Amino acid sequence: MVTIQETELKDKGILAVRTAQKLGRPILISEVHQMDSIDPLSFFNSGSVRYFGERFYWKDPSEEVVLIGIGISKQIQSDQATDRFFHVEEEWRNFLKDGLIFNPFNENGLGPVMFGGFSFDPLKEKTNLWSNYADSLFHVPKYMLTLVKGQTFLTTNIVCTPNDDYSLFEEEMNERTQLLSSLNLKQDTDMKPAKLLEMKEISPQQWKQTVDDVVEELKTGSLKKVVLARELRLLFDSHVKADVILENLYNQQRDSFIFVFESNGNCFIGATPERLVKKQGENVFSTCLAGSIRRGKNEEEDNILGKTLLNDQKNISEHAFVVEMIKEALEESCEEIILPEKPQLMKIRDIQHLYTPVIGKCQKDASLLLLVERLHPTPALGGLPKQDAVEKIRQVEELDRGFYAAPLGWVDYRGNGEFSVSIRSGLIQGKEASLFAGCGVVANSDSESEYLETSLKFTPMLRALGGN
Ligand SMILES: C=C(O[C@@H]1C=C(C(=O)O)C=C[C@H]1O)C(=O)O
Repeated sequence: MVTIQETELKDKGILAVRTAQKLGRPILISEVHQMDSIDPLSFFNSGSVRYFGERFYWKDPSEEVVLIGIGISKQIQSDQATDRFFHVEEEWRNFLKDGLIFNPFNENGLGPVMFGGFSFDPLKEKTNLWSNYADSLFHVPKYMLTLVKGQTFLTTNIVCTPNDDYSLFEEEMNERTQLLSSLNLKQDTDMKPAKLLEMKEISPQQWKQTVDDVVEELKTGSLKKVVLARELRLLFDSHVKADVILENLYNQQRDSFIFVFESNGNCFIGATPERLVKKQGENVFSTCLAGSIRRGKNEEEDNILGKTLLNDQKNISEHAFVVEMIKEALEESCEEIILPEKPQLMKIRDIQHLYTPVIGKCQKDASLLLLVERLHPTPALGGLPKQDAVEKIRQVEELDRGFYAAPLGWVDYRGNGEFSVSIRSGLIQGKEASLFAGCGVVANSDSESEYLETSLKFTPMLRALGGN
């Protein structure tokens, strides 16, 4: 059993109540403990009953930072379309203001962290599909496990109002003790995978027609590239459990960012190879990822396919649009930008992509959310020119993208954090799941091969859900 010395929280609690009363508003109290190692998936599972719908999971490809949040101590959400990045930032800063943070460690991803993201396009007409996710939605967890540099930490966040008294902390301490003592005891004993009954592609013929129409426009107009996505809907015999799918993704897609973001009983989950932006002090990292081909059946075929991709003019120009835009966007915030001249290959389990890593140096206190705003959507997910492409997608795409293809990630109270582009993902709603996949359409695209490319991009999620 994992235990924490509780006496400290008592003293901190008294201080927090006094501060909340003095300021006449809620105050955050956050404390970080170093722990013996805890298996992240069992920590996630320990919240599966009591905190169902209030959990998140995050890992980057090299597992530099793994975060698991359970419970919600603060929700930041808005459907406001204008200045949405700025408003989230402002609310986050206000929430942290005068907070009592007890964190003696220097690692990133400790103490108060907000986890969440943004919808792809807040101006797109909404359907019921994403009704449980506001256009901007972030959770500050009650409990968060952080694995960083081989060490394990537990953050506890409590919001205390002027009307609270010390009993709040007694209740919180009991809750935390219960959570920690339940680790390794499977909470939800019925972990058998849901069986896939039906798989339905949403309007594939119409989607191909849309690709053809957009190709015609690209040949004559000022638009250079538009990313078009489609949906695959799955029906199961019982509720799909996030815990089961997460474990599958963890075993099958280790080289990717893996994320789970629950909201009101729904679960957005995926394994994406694409970083939007990471900020660590003054260092900024981004990724240009566009241009795709399948993996080979053996090493020889795989190498031939890789070479074909590296030399394919259509894919090279699709990729170049992304490099150009990311470079320009980062130049607004960074002094120094380093990127290789030519793309290399990123090989993940089912697909290989053209890949250009980008590194920049910015002001130490530059805002990560401002970088996210400048970058989203890159031409890998939107198109070029950015605004016209987003408008075209809004007009012609049948799909309600919601959080698909949008920034998803975390920011800690020191301003460090990371956002991925939430592709290779799906939304789980009880016995149903919607999977999403898109591809870059340019003037010489062929709708049949774009259709096949999107089919390939469904594969990782389909396998994790037992459908492949
Ligand atoms: C849009 C997706 O992927 C994006 C589009 C790519 C392409 O067009 O080649 C490659 C990687 C991603 O940036 C997706 O997987 O849904």
